[in-house]
Amino acid sequence: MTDISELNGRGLVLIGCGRMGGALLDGWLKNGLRPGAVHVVDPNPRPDLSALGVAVNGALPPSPAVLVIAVKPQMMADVLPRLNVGADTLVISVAAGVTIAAYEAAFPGAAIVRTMPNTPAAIGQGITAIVGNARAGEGELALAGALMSAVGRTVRLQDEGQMDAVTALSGSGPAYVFHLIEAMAAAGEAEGLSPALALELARATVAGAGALAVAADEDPAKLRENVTSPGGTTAAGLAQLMDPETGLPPLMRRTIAAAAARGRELGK
Ligand SMILES: NC(=O)C1=CN([C@@H]2O[C@H](COP(=O)(O)OP(=O)(O)OC[C@H]3O[C@@H](n4cnc5c(N)ncnc54)[C@H](O)[C@@H]3O)[C@@H](O)[C@H]2O)C=CC1
Ligand SMILES: O=C(O)[C@@H]1CCC=N1
Repeated sequence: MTDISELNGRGLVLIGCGRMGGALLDGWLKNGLRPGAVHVVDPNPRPDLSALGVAVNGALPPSPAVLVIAVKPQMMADVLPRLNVGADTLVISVAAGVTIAAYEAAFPGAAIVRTMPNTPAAIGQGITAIVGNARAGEGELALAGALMSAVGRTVRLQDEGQMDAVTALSGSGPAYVFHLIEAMAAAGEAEGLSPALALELARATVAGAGALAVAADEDPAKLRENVTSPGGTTAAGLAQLMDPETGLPPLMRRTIAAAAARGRELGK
């Protein structure tokens, strides 16, 4: 099954409808999931859910087709023991760190798919990595892929061991890029631009460069070279940014290593 409208019969339960769960829900509803087929559990539900026709904090179907878990990893010990699934309910997690083994302990015998989306999902431009347990066959992985494709691209992992690195790169990555925008704008201000102009230039530059990186045939290194005139301004700037001791590569290495290490800690 790869059409999410086929879930309309047995339904989908979403545990946690915050930033990530909410973005997923919006994507599913846009892609053919009937609001009446969705049951949300959240102590602080988004105010628009009932008006959308989604069931909120009501009785749950005993055997939904899919149970999606989108609460904070720190909530799992409290949340998982309260949940029941049917023999053929597919359990999908978006949580950082929490391992397939932890879900297998909570839901013995269930097909589990662990995923890592990111917040551009809110505009259908996310990327989600997907890995399943032994019980998750091609059908379950395809269904999980269809659900996550509602908010962007998907990639499959062969090895759950890659998930902390993925989380550190693409899960957390939007925050690094937003901070790049902040840092570029602050530097522009320091060079005399108004805050509004500096932010407008920084935001449009990151958005345009990102779009070009996706659309162009050339790889990012070539695109960088295309901007860099010998002896020009970009070369002067890149000499700072590409410094092997103090530049972006060692900083990004530390950034992603720290995020991956935190993912491993959350999984303990
Ligand atoms: N925000 C992000 O960029 C990403 C988040 N994730 C993962 O998504 C999960 C959720 O993160 P966010 O959406 O950012 O957090 P959030 O705080 O926006 O949403 C969590 C939601 O869970 C609800 N909640 C709290 N206790 C609950 C309970 N006992 N039962 C049901 N719902 C409960 C909260 O009211 C809230 O609406 C986390 O596990 C995180 O690792 C994954 C990828 C990216
Ligand atoms: O910061 C976090 O733990 C979550 C996982 C990836 C993005 N946000």
